[in-house]
Amino acid sequence: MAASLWKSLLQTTKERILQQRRASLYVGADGYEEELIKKKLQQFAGGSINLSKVNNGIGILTLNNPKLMNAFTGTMMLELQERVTELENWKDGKGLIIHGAGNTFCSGSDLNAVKAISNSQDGINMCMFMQKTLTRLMRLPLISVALVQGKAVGGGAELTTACDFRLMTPGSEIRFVHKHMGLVPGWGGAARLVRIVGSGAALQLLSGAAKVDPERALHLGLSEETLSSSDETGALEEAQAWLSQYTEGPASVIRAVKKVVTAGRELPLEAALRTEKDIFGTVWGGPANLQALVTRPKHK
Ligand SMILES: CCCC(=O)SCCNC(=O)CCNC(=O)[C@H](O)C(C)(C)COP(=O)(O)OP(=O)(O)OC[C@H]1O[C@@H](n2cnc3c(N)ncnc32)[C@H](O)[C@@H]1OP(=O)(O)O
Repeated sequence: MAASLWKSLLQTTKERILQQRRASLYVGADGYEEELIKKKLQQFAGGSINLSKVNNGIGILTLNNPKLMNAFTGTMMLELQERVTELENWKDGKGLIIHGAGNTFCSGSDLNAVKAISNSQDGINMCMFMQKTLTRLMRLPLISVALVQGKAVGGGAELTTACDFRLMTPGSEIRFVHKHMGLVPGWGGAARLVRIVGSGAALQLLSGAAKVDPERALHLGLSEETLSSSDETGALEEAQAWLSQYTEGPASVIRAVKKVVTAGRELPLEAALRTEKDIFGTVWGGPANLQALVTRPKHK
């Protein structure tokens, strides 16, 4: 009886949390027509977004369009949405690394596609589509890292801000070039950047369109660490080792940690406290908690 009550409470809470995570940022009332923009994006093909799930609970998401410095074609935007759905359903996942193929991160949206959809309605629909996908990415119950090798430019710089952490390799750069394109960020990058570095620094980075090297990124709190490797494989291994220090432990607990932080980051205090209580309820008396009560570890 107690076990079935516990199971049903857990299920309800899980569904509520999942619902909150999927809560729609834009809906029809906002003029958002997802099917319409998906059809448009389908016309700009090329590249891919690949996901591999390593058995230590870390997923590796690869932006794969190296001929165009991993610029996002329309089909890559659609594939990113599919991969995010896959990650939402990956119950054993604990961490995620996003990186680009060919030792560079991403040069934003594919300028060929941008040119073809330069009317304002298409632009706004693409912007809403990417904001929705990146918001879901940011809210995944996985600790996420953008591994910046080479260049993260325009939308690529915005994508790094949808991750919990950024690691940079020597010689890499993050650059919000939007001003030089007569634009501002539209994939949610400005809103997230302000929350990461503060409004003053965000204003400088966006209005100056300056190259942010690893040293400046560290100083601003935009990057956590400069890795020692600048080669593709070495940097990926280093990033995995760095992330492992935070993903060590049972998936249920690591995922709960990310969820309470997401709630604290996004919700007003009282709503965050309620969510924290709900998430606490999913781990209290759970297997990891019961095990710890038996072994009574000393936290010296
Ligand atoms: C809301 C979203 C806003 C946006 O994302 S707007 C797009 C912002 N991105 C850009 O403007 C990037 C433009 N590209 C550049 O500045 C430079 O290519 C970049 C990224 C600094 C790399 O410079 P380099 O290392 O010297 O390499 P490169 O210029 O020779 O580039 C290699 C090939 O890739 C192409 N490429 C790079 N970024 C692209 C893009 N975003 N869309 C379409 N093609 C792009 C570039 O044209 C070149 O192709 P090709 O070899 O000349 O045929």
